[in-house]
Amino acid sequence: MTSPVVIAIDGPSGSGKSSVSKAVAARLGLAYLDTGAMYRAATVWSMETADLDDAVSVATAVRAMPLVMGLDPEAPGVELDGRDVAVTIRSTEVTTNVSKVASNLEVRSELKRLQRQIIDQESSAAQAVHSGGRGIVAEGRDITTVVAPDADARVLLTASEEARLRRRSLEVHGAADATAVDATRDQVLRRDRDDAKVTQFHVAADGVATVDSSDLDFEQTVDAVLAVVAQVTGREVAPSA
Ligand SMILES: Nc1ncnc2c1ncn2[C@@H]1O[C@H](COP(=O)(O)OP(=O)(O)O)[C@@H](O)[C@H]1O
Ligand SMILES: Nc1ccn([C@H]2C[C@H](O)[C@@H](COP(=O)(O)OP(=O)(O)O)O2)c(=O)n1
Repeated sequence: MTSPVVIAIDGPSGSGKSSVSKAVAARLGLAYLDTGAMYRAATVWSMETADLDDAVSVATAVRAMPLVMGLDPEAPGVELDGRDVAVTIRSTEVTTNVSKVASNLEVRSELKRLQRQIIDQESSAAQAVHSGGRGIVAEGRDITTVVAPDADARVLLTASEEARLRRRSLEVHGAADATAVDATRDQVLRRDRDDAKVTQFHVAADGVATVDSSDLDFEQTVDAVLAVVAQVTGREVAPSA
């Protein structure tokens, strides 16, 4: 059996991080960690139990947050206190507020600790809960640089603003006409601007491979990431049909 692998993927909103990372994890039989879902769950918990405008109250709430992350790429779950919040964390209200919680440095430090714990567990052949000791794909904004800078493969997934707005608009509104794209701007561009104050995800750090998906379809993007993984780790998978 090969040793466990850690794959780190970062990128801006709508670049395809979540969907592509899930597909890569499924193809390689790895666990999948959506760190953005953790910031979203922290936002739900803070909205319910703290004052969002009070940084100390938010940090205190997040340190006590009863969060359980599901790591199966085919069905990644998010639970708060035993409650399935997978749908709630994607609501417009949560998307609008998440950057405020994610810019709280004490929240970042606590979530980084939890993320490292999960990555360490899944990359330990003896302790892996989901992947049977094969490893993990973790994606977000600061995984390649802060959370797992020692990952075996590190990828920055980018796409043009236009492509990212079009994809998110299709996903949320089922259309990519001018009205739908305009309604998506705050959720993508304003949020990226706010997020960029605390994380660096527009330019690849040293040793991080860039995959630009602007002119690639979904399967081509998955194959491009798998090619990087194969190149740096020697793990080959058959190309998609
Ligand atoms: N290369 C691609 N071409 C077209 N659509 C894509 C591509 N990659 C992802 N998508 C779609 O774009 C949307 C946003 O992708 P998602 O994975 O949620 O991005 P992120 O996690 O970076 O915000 C989803 O509906 C996804 O299926
Ligand atoms: N490692 C991470 C992951 C996400 N975040 C923040 C930044 C984002 O606005 C939110 C939500 O992340 P998510 O990946 O769900 O965002 P997308 O809507 O997929 O672009 O969390 C972060 O600060 N650091």
